[in-house]
Amino acid sequence: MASADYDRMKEVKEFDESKMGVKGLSDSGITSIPRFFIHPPQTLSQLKSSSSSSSPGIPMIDLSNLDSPHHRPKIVDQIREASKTWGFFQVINHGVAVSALEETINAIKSFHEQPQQVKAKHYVREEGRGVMYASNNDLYRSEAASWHDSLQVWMAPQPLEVEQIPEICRREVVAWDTRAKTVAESVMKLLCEGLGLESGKFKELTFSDTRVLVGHCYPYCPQPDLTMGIISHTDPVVLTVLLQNQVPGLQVKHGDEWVDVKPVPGGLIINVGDFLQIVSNGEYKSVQHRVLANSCKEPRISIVMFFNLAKWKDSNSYGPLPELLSPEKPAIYSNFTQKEYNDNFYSKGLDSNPSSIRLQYKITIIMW
Ligand SMILES: O=C(O)CCC(=O)C(=O)O
Ligand SMILES: [Fe+2]
Repeated sequence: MASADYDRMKEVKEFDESKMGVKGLSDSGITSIPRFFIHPPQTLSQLKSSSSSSSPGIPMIDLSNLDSPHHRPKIVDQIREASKTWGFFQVINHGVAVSALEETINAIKSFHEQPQQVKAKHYVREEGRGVMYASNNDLYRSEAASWHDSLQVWMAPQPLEVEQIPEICRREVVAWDTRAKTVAESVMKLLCEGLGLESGKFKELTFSDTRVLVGHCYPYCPQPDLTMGIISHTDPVVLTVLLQNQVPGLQVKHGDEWVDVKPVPGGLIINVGDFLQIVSNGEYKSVQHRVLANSCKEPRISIVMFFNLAKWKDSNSYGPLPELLSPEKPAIYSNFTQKEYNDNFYSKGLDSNPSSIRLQYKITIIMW
């Protein structure tokens, strides 16, 4: 991309230092996007070949009557099948009121819709704890920038001072953390049961104890065929719970097709992360997904809650759970330490740390 008359890094830096975000660019009324947002032809050509219209979409699972001995085994089966074949599913009747979902979306939207100078106070690039608002977490590492801004809040396990959360969405962010955790923990129990494990196994392994909330905003993009909302990646966590507004854009890879995840009022999307794929010995799949640049005037808002284990006991290594292995089902992944996991995850340019593209990573740890 380097050429005599184009200093990409200078433009990227100017954009970053302006703290205006993609939302600021979009609101300024530009009709063409800055060059550093333009993705390489191989990415752009794949946008065109998507044929998602014929697919029924990701499975929809009704969680009502979860504790009834008649319903529960059916729900366990549905979740297991969905996690094996799609790695993604949508849940309804999950116990969170539609009004609470709307409040959460509206609060994140209000954050992103504040005047630039108000949001600029929160604009930092420091991942791993506290609060970070920035455009493109991997701005300095990726090949091309993508059309989104994000507010990241590391809820746990490090104690978070609630005052750090921007006031405009503070109450809703704190409430969403509790609600999403309740849903994730009940889904984790079902996922355990689907593997024939004790339903409390994942909780015991602290799989919901690290929680990162990411409030993405995908503003209107004047040239959606030249860029992405978020590039294709898998989530390097145990489980993800995703709440989206009614603006489409999320796509999931299913076989060779990119399938649209159509917004469903009241629905919550759940997806299997890399870590769960490994501990389940490949039974559950961590699947590639991406977001198209938004061509609607209304911003697309999504609130992602990543769940991961709390503490990696120092010398411990993780791998497929021994309970799941047998001579017929030997381990397809080798165990790895935290350093190996992190090195593989964070060594690549990535799209939205803590979610990122890490195909490399799977290749390194698979023991063929
Ligand atoms: O915005 C979305 O719908 C997806 C975001 C995502 O995949 C991520 O943050 O990992
Ligand atoms: Fe993701």
